[in-house]
Amino acid sequence: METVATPCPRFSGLRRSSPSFHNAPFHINSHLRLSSSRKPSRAVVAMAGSGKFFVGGNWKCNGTKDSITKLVSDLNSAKLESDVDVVVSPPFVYLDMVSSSLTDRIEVSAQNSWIGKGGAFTGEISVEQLKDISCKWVILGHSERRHVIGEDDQFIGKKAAYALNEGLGVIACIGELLEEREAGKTFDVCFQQLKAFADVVPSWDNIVIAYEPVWAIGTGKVATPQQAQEVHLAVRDWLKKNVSEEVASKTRIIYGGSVNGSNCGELAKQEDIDGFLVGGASLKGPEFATIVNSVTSKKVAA
Ligand SMILES: O=C[C@H](O)COP(=O)(O)O
Repeated sequence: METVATPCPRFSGLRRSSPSFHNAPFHINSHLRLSSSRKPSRAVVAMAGSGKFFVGGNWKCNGTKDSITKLVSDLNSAKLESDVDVVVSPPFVYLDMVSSSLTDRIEVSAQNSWIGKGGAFTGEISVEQLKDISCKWVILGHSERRHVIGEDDQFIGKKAAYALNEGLGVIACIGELLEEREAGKTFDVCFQQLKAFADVVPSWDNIVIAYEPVWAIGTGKVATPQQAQEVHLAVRDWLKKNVSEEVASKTRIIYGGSVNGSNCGELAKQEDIDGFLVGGASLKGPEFATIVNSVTSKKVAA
């Protein structure tokens, strides 16, 4: 397969490989690795995306007033590298408490939002309410919302469009199930989920894409750096072909799935991994700080 060296617009003078993923002969081997006749590019630049490293902590449905007070205190006293955007996403009931007790250094995100203006929608939380408590982000399309709650691409797309139009940043999650990976459908699934966002979002300025292979979430089975890089590069290539070169270059593509203080450094070195969305390990302040500070591995790799 032909591999073309193309300039990465925001890193003038630096070049990276950009193959055509749509025609790539990918297949799955027994280690869940996607293979192609083209090897993933080695890190030529520190970060293919031109944005800041981004680390989100998704606390999911965990915590009590006591444990969250302790976590916030640990985060407030943690030494965090300055060139990282850090966001934490507490359960709704603690969002306001966290937002008002957390240092300004860290922003807060909701774990979901309603598709439109609030009203008679029992159990839902509106974007307007999130903005009212200074929440800046929302996680949408998380696999637990897709596969446990049953949200589909169109519903998620509507939520993303509404949230972005109202000024929230969106952490847009995509990722394949184990059986989809084993069936060789990883790229098809990720691209379809991406397209559902791309079809409706007003702009990509406030979107961070989180690639989270479902088989790696909460399982302790992290994707290898090469597995993650392969999909991140494919996602960037899809953006380049289907949205624009500029969006492909500047959109942060972060990885989620059993990231912890031990594996974050190697993952962070990958060219197209621009940060992390962390579940379990984000519930421990010092470990989350280690993950945030893995940006230093990326700098060393450069
Ligand atoms: O949103 C975070 C992801 O679902 C990853 O969760 P995890 O780090 O517990 O595997």
